[in-house]
Amino acid sequence: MIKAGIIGATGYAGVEILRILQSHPEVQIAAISSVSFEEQGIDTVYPNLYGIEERKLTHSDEVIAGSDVVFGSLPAGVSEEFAQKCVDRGAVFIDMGADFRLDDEAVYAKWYKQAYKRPELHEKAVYGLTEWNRAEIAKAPVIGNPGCFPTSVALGLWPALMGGLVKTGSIVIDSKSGVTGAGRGLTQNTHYAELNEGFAPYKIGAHRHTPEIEQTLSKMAGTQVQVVFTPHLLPINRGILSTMYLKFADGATLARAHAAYEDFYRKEPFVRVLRAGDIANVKNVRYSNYCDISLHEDAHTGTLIVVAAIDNMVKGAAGQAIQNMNVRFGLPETMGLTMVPPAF
Ligand SMILES: NC(=O)C1=CN([C@@H]2O[C@H](COP(=O)(O)OP(=O)(O)OC[C@H]3O[C@@H](n4cnc5c(N)ncnc54)[C@H](OP(=O)(O)O)[C@@H]3O)[C@@H](O)[C@H]2O)C=CC1
Ligand SMILES: CC(=O)N[C@@H](CCC(=O)OP(=O)(O)O)C(=O)O
Repeated sequence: MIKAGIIGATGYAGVEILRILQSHPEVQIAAISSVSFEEQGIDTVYPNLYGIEERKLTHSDEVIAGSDVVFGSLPAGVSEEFAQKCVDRGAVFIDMGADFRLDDEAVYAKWYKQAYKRPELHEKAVYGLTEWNRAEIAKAPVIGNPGCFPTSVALGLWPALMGGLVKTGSIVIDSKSGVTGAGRGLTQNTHYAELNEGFAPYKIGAHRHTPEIEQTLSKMAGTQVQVVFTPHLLPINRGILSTMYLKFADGATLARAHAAYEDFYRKEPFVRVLRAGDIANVKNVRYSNYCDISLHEDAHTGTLIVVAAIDNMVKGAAGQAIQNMNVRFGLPETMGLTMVPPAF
């Protein structure tokens, strides 16, 4: 059995890891921690866990001391210290936040307004988009789980960029996220009265997932890619839907793109390329680790339109982290992750 610990277990991503791991046959929860709720039972913070998982929240040092794998579900800027302690002990650290996602320290400093405190640690870290980086993830001591929006975008565009089906010069990404994406802390725009009945973009031209998206898409395309990325806040709990607009390369067609996507993802257990004509919908991936992708065109402008849907808390966070843990520990990749999305 693998002993797993969670630092920041009271956050949305942390408690979602705890929920999914309840039914993982090869994982035993070692310890979970919180600063604000130390010594309280997790079920007092999240009563859905009453009678199922009632362990006390403890200190992060206890989590690290007792775990083979530690999930850090923390705000940006605080993970390095915990990652270092894990590396020193020989435990694997999987970071849910953004501290190990970007290759270039200067880019991180610009977008996250802080510097790396332990730059040498970042040389040991790999990017945790599972489908893209399995071989590296399988041996890494530190894994930077991708952002939720970048997961939907990268999986949605990878075959088009690799297959030369599109021009890389004008990529427009329009994404919508459910409100759990903002975490448990209340901000003005996540207040019920502000959110309910509303729908608007935020951080237009300035969202910190932009450099992460460009970094991954550039590697996939083999050339520097820039994107226009606009996130929106949806008044639903879970789900991300990214609608992406790209100009077809000369000679490319929707039918060719569809065949290429089906072929590309044929062996991927968590990526579903929908039948021609069907449309990806957040409703069909809720509570599951699936990424649904549908392909469309605007024929009169020669535009390929890719729609990708994930559950931000599962494939966009906790599910992908557990998928990475499975890869890292040599377990079947789907173990503990075969949740079927409910119909309604
Ligand atoms: N929600 C989502 O859809 C996704 C989130 N993520 C990322 O996962 C991480 C966690 O997000 P989320 O769960 O939404 O956030 P929350 O705000 O819901 O939770 C944050 C957690 O971090 C803990 N924490 C805060 N500061 C510190 C500190 N200095 N030392 C130790 N623990 C601390 C809090 O503990 P305490 O109990 O003390 O308050 C809490 O458990 C973030 O980096 C986020 O960006 C990634 C992908 C998707
Ligand atoms: C709805 C909402 O607010 N979503 C968050 C994204 C959550 C996420 O994945 O962000 P990290 O990079 O911090 O992991 C946001 O836009 O900042």
